[in-house]
Amino acid sequence: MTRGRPILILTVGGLSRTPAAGLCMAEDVIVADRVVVRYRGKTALDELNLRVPRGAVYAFLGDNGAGKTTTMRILTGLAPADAGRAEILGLDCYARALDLRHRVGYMPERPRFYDWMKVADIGWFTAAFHRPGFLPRYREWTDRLGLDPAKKLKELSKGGYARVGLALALAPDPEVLLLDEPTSGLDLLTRREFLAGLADLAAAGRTVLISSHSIAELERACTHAGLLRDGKMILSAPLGELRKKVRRISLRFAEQPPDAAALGTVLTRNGTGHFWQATVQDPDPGAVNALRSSPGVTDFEDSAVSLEEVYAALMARTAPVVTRVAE
Ligand SMILES: Nc1ncnc2c1ncn2[C@@H]1O[C@H](COP(=O)(O)OP(=O)(O)OP(=O)(O)O)[C@@H](O)[C@H]1O
Repeated sequence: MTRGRPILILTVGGLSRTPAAGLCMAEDVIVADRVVVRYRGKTALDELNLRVPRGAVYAFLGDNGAGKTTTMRILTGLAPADAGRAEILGLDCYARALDLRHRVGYMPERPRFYDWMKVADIGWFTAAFHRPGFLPRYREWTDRLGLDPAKKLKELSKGGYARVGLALALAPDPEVLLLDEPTSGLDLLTRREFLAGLADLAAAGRTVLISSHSIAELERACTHAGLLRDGKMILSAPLGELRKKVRRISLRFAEQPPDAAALGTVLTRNGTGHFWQATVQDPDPGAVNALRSSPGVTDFEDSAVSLEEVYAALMARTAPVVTRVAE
């Protein structure tokens, strides 16, 4: 960075868009339907289903090797799926990749550019592959992101390099943004500003699919979340639904700890002494109320769980989970 801390406001200046509130939220802009990808016989995506409605900021979460980058590669049309259907804006991601290139911004996990170029050069070079308007928008973004146009790419910090990737992804003025770990090179404040700015992009009608390991930070910015494990979507839901779907039940008991089995799918269970708590997926309201009024039960609490806790609880489970919510 050469000009102090940049103000990272990702509002879409000068671009008139219908606000998300006026859009049909039911329309799925990104669709993966039973997508299979194998690398030399090893299954990376195992009948993956993904649906991202217009105007969503969809947190695409999964452990290392879960298949997030592979999904991004399929969605950007860089490779065909071995089976299944992948579409963005109703167009097949592989067959219509060239058409989609102008409508979909992509920021790879580890962007690689011609490092001998300057910040300004890479925009000019890339503009040749895009429609008119790319270059002025690229310049606008590099300016907003605090990048010095005269600086060589190889001299940039990791965060500076990530910003160039972001400016290139935003310069086509895309309707859809695919961001693969976009914040990994950014410092804490910039990361927070960046994630907060995603809401503005969504409000301007963009649809954002973002993978990140910074789950707690992403929770503040996203509207939907999907949890990927071993190439399968194990849970996908609007954030509000997710908060109702997975609950933490905690209580104190007088004698015997309660039997959790009736409550729903118990993801975690722990406690010490006479304190007991469990994380429960799809809790049965009747069973929860019965437990609340059981003899000897006090300090009963039924509370929402953070996205990070949902993630940890689901990922810790050894048995395969096959829940799919509101996809
Ligand atoms: N080019 C490749 N050749 C062979 N196997 C690959 C290739 N790319 C990915 N894989 C394998 O496919 C699986 C999914 O990898 P992928 O990179 O999509 O995961 P990821 O969720 O993006 O992981 P990370 O969070 O570490 O970036 C992994 O088992 C990985 O080793």
